[in-house]
Amino acid sequence: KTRVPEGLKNIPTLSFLDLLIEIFTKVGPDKRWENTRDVLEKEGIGKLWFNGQWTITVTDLGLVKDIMTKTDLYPKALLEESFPTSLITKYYGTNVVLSNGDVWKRHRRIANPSFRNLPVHVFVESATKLLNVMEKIDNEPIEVKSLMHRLALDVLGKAAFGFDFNNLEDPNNVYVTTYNEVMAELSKPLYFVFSFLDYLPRFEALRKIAKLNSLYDEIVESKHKAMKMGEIEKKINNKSADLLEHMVYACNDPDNPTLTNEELRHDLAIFMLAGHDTTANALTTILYLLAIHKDTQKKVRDEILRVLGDNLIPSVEQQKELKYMNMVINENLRLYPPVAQLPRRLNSQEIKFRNHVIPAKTPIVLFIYGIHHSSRNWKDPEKFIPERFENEKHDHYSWLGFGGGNRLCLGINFSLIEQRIMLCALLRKYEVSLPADSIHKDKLQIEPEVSGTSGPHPVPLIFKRRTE
Ligand code: HEM
Repeated sequence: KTRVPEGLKNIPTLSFLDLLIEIFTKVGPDKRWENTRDVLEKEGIGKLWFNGQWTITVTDLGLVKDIMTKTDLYPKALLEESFPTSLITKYYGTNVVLSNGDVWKRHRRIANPSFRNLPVHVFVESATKLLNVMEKIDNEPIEVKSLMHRLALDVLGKAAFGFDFNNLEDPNNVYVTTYNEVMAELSKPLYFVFSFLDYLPRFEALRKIAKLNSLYDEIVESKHKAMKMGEIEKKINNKSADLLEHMVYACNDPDNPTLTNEELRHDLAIFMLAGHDTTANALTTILYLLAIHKDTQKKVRDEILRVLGDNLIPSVEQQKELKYMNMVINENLRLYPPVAQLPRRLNSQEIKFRNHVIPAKTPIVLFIYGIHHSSRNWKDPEKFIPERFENEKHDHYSWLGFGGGNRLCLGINFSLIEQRIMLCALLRKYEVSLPADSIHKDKLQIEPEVSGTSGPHPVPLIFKRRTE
């Protein structure tokens, strides 16, 4: 299996040893970029032997566009095909993120309306709770990463399926601990590199997954009961329904294909990953950037005070007016994309790219971090310059914070509303700075997390209450 297919021979090789070291030393996508930049900036493509086969890493924007828009030619690699016996497959199954063709369309059609009708009150209540919790730890460095994860988990639990993890107030609650333990099991590097180890039984991990699954199952069941009692329809009419309630409601539409309870559970499991860890990491890195760029922090705050006046929470119209904040959000996602590389695609047919012939079913990885940090796509790519989103022209596919094409993130608005509301609440009340002895003093330290996502190491920041 190590023999290079003929058509890939001229594609430069990326070092497998570097990758192994990166995985086992748990360094972030910045190191991966450092190790591959020379090849990828020059060629836009590299080949890598990984997990028993030759895979392709792509940063060339022409090929990126093809991959994002021709989803039949570049379907996603499905978990049950790539890792049939893995715990990841058991936990996430087939869901809206990891499916193709008609199955994906069925999930997406059911999920779509729920993302157009977000229960915004949940974000507002959580912002108030966040401030209350912070009140008690005012003026000491606060570890923002865990705080933002607790916040985002509460928001997701309530907005997605009406469950209050209450993680902001109770960091050790039993469901949170189980969720975190399951995530820790799923991100063990050993099983990624040597997937045959997945054939060994992992009883403890399976027990934890079963516990979490039974919570999701109970929630799905309770929504079906509420549906029968007519409660969901009432909530939809008064715009307080959560995502799962919208989905269960859509499943009852005779014109819509339905999802089974197991499929709904798998969607909930993937929402927890796609919607909670990503936004939590984005909020953490943006607070870090504002802490080290005081001028930007002031500009964002001035804009908040100007646009919101006495309002604490921005309305939908006001959120559009927060133009500078929106540029800062984009620049943060460019510098520190929480999804640093997209889930793998497998080309359904042989592909010709320049003088290379990529055989059908070659795993293809789209390296978002590399695309965002390439000097071919961005001027001074390592610099934090929010204004570039106003002043600089850049290729549509050079910014992929939320992916692109047909498989564009469903939760964009969910995440953006959450980020804007939290930033308004925090910056109005606090001035944020980085402690002098921070490990991030010279550079934000990033680590890989589950399935291609990445985030910073813990980030303690000082929140000083504003006097004005
Ligand atoms: C900063 C926060 C977020 C980031 C950076 C992010 C990033 C992404 C990216 C890059 C993709 C494309 C994946 C691919 O093409 O393979 C994606 C897809 C998706 N995201 Fe997000 N996401 C965020 C927040 C959310 C939230 C809050 C939710 C839901 C609550 C969500 C749900 C989804 C779903 C369901 C998809 C799959 C769409 C499809 O394939 O049809 N995301 N996200």
